[in-house]
Amino acid sequence: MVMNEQQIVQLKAAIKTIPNYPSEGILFRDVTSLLENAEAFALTINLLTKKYENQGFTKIVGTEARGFIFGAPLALALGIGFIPVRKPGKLPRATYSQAYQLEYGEDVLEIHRDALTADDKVLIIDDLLATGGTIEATTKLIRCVGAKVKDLGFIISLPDLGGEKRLAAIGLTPYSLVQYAGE
Ligand SMILES: O=P(O)(O)OC[C@H]1O[C@H](OP(=O)(O)OP(=O)(O)O)[C@H](O)[C@@H]1O
Ligand SMILES: Nc1ncnc2[nH]cnc12
Repeated sequence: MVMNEQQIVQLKAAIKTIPNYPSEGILFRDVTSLLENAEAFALTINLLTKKYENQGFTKIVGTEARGFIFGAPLALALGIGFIPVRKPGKLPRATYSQAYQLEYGEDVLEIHRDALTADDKVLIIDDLLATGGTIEATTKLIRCVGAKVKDLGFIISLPDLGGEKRLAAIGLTPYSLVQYAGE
């Protein structure tokens, strides 16, 4: 067990919930309030470090934009490189692209073709798992490059939105520090 009940309460207390953002009916779980809280931010990175250290990961991949905020400090803590997956037209070298659906829209993601090799063991980090569309697209990009996705870590998951099932269908088992189900 990576964390105790009191740490779960501490992280949940640091995450504000905004109803009807960015559109009617969405309960937005806002990690910016966690980032503003130095203790909660440090606890988040320390817990993820404990969970993922000494497991042979060679790279962290994080998805624009909120995946960068948590993926980059974790990569530093683990002593491995960080690869950004970005929205279209932002990466300067040759890329692979992948379209995907979001809880509230659709978008395209890209990765540098030469960022990973077939020997890489990748840990994907993002702030939040909702429908799983973002991470399914990110996984497809990593597999395009020939590397292996070994694990997926999130700060938050929203099990009611089906992300776990969607990722299980492509052979992946996500881990999250806190879950919001039916609340
Ligand atoms: O599981 P899903 O249904 O794919 O949703 C989760 C994704 O949605 C949010 O990103 P968003 O695309 O809003 O972009 P941002 O990080 O730039 O705010 C969030 O940071 C995750 O990446
Ligand atoms: N409900 C939600 N809250 C915060 N970020 C999200 N990204 C997708 N769904 C979200």
